[in-house]
Amino acid sequence: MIDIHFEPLQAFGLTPSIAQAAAQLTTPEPALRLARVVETQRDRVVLHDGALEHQARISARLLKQLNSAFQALTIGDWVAMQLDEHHQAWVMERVPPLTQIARRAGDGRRQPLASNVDTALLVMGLDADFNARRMERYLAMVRACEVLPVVVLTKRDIAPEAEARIAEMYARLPATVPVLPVNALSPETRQDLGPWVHGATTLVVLGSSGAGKSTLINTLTGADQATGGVRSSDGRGRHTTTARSLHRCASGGCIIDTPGLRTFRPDADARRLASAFEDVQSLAQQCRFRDCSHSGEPGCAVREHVSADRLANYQKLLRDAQRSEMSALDRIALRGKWKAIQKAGSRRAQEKR
Ligand SMILES: Nc1nc2c(ncn2[C@@H]2O[C@H](COP(=O)(O)OP(=O)(O)OP(=O)(O)O)[C@@H](O)[C@H]2O)c(=O)[nH]1
Ligand SMILES: [Zn+2]
Repeated sequence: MIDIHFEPLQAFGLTPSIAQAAAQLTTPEPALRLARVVETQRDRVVLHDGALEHQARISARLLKQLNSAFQALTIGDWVAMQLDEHHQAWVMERVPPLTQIARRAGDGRRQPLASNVDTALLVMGLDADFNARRMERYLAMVRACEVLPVVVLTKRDIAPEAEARIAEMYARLPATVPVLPVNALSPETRQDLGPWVHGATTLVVLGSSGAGKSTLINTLTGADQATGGVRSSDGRGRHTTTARSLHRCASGGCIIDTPGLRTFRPDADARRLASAFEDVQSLAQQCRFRDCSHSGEPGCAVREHVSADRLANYQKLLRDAQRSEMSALDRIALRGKWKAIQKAGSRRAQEKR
């Protein structure tokens, strides 16, 4: 049986569906209480049980269980914790996450970024960071995780080409995706984001380094800008982006910070990613060939109607997803093949000389 203090935990994002999933945990352990992972460190996690914060260790049994499923405790996870006789907190069980945002690391391993999030703030600067194609890919991957995307374009106040870039983003993204150009330093931003930041919602901020993620979190949590670091309203101390952390927002809801992501290799299969490109999918049915790859076949409806840039981006996403699905051995074989081709190429070049 697990003890659930619903009301205080609501401020940390507890919803009825999570509470229900937690109540269904079958465990022989006594005296368990529900808590949320608000910070992850190398071999420890920080938990909040609604009243107090705990530096917790992970039980050997749970670690083994997670490792064998290629999983790891992630910021935003809900867990069942226990205090031992020395007042050391232990994570005994994990509630299976309802949603999880993850990416593929360079070596193909799955890297979870945040669990149990409702909304992802896709943060991009209107300065040199701006890249509409990259945003399109973030969007596809967030939607594949069944998380609601909100595009936040920062530095509206200082970027010289801000208005043209805002227009470009509006034109490029589907009308159903909210796009909010902001000055992340301004308190007005809190109102702009009001509809998504309230109650027991959990947000995650994603974006490259320097995009303004910490600045946005500062503004939403009402932290004192003058101190130079995020100080969350619940006194969770100075925040650094190297560790992932969860903060409470001034208007309710909580927000998870992630380190800067430049490349964001999606962790989703090709079919799910493709669903974010509805136009390509529906036009493909009008292509002359059923297996049209939209790369130059005659009678291709997709090439006729979708901009070349958007189509190239779609094809890049699919390639990335297929690469993620390959096993490590496949990748080594593929690398070997490329090396052989390159070698043959340079040999030919030498022979010519
Ligand atoms: N004028 C202005 N400055 C901004 C805005 N957003 C961010 N900045 C500035 O841009 C710089 C980088 O912002 P951060 O919030 O640290 O960026 P970050 O995304 O957290 O970066 P990492 O921690 O490296 O991942 C800081 O100096 C911010 O003050 C904005 O909307 N307007
Ligand atoms: Zn086609």
